[in-house]
Amino acid sequence: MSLVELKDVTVRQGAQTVLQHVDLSVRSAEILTIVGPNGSGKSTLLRTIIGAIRPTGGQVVRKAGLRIGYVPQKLHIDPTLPLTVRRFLSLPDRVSDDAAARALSHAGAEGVSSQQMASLSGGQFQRVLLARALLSRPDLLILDEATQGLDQPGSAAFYRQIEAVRRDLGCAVLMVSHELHVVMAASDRVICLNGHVCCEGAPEHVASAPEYRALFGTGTQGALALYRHEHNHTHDHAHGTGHAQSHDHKHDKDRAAS
Ligand SMILES: Nc1ncnc2c1ncn2[C@@H]1O[C@H](COP(=O)(O)OP(=O)(O)OP(=O)(O)O)[C@@H](O)[C@H]1O
Repeated sequence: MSLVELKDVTVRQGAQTVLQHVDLSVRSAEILTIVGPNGSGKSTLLRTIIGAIRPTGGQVVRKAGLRIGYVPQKLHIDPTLPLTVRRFLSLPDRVSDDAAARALSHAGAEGVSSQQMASLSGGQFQRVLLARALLSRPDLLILDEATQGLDQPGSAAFYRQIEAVRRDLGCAVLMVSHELHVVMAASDRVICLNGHVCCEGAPEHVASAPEYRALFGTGTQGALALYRHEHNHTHDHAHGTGHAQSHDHKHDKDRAAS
């Protein structure tokens, strides 16, 4: 059974239609990655799933009693504020030493409990955010660009940790990343979003696409090629026009970047 299901979801923000007719489900224990260009609605989609945004149209169905853990893109903490990792994990709700230690261990951040938040490396900091998200024992872990600011080996190590979390705790993972080549190995499914679901499929389908090979060969340009991959339909780049898109979504189902 799906943990979360979006049925024909549309979200408007002011005059702009950010998401149109999005159908999506997150299955139990899967790792699902959302990729898409800047402004394609990835964060809006996550916020809609969490319940922070109410859709303008369509439905979001969450499994009864679903527990969601959220790892934000980044969190600014005043570097002059004395705050240990242990205290941070007890904000806003106090947790036991045992629960804090367990969460840090699952997140691969053992031994940092007494350190100041301001003294952590980027990778350690993200692991502490991950540990905090795990405190609620989530069925679904949601990460929004959680590796922003980490170098590639740091990102790869973080995603390996995410796989370990899924293996150890059995939670599903939904994440947004720009680093398709890094998250690929860790994902069961990839969805390309550009205001609507452009295409979706297993990562190996995406990996076999010429655009993906271009990604390895040409770095950022390759990544852009992937995000801007051609379809036999046109995108409504102005999302705010309110015009319905005329293409058929079905042709892209289960077919990766093409
Ligand atoms: N609260 C808001 N009010 C008005 N417009 C918004 C709001 N939130 C998002 N938008 C607009 O919706 C569009 C999609 O934003 P969103 O942050 O979801 O995209 P994204 O894919 O996560 O982008 P990025 O990759 O740059 O993080 C953007 O054009 C943004 O300006």
